[in-house]
Amino acid sequence: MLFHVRMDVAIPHDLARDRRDELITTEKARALDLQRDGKWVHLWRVAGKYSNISVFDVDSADELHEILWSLPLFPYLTVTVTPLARHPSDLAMQ
Ligand SMILES: O=C(O)CC1=CCC(=O)O1
Repeated sequence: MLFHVRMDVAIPHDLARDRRDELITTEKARALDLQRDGKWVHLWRVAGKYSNISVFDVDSADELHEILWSLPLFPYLTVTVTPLARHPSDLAMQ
C-alpha cells in the first residue's frame, strides 16, 4: 500500500542545540534504514519550507502508523497522510 505523507517539522527554538543535532542525526539514520528496506520510497524537501513530502510503501496503515511513531522527530512533526490508489490512466495500468 502506498501512502503520501507530508511532514512539517517544528523543533522548538529553545531545545538544546546538542539535543536538536542528535534528533536530526538519528532521524536521518532511521530514514536511510527505511529507504534501504524499501518502505520509504520517496523523500522530497518542500522548497522553501522545513517540510518533506514522502511516499511510503507499507503493508498496512498500522505499519505506517508504527513507522511514523518510531521517527525520532515525531514529537515535533505535523503529519498529513493520504492513502494512494491506482489511477486508471496511469501508463503502468494500460
Ligand atoms: O527534515 C525533514 O524533513 C525531516 C526528516 C525526515 C527524514 C529526515 O532525515 O529528516
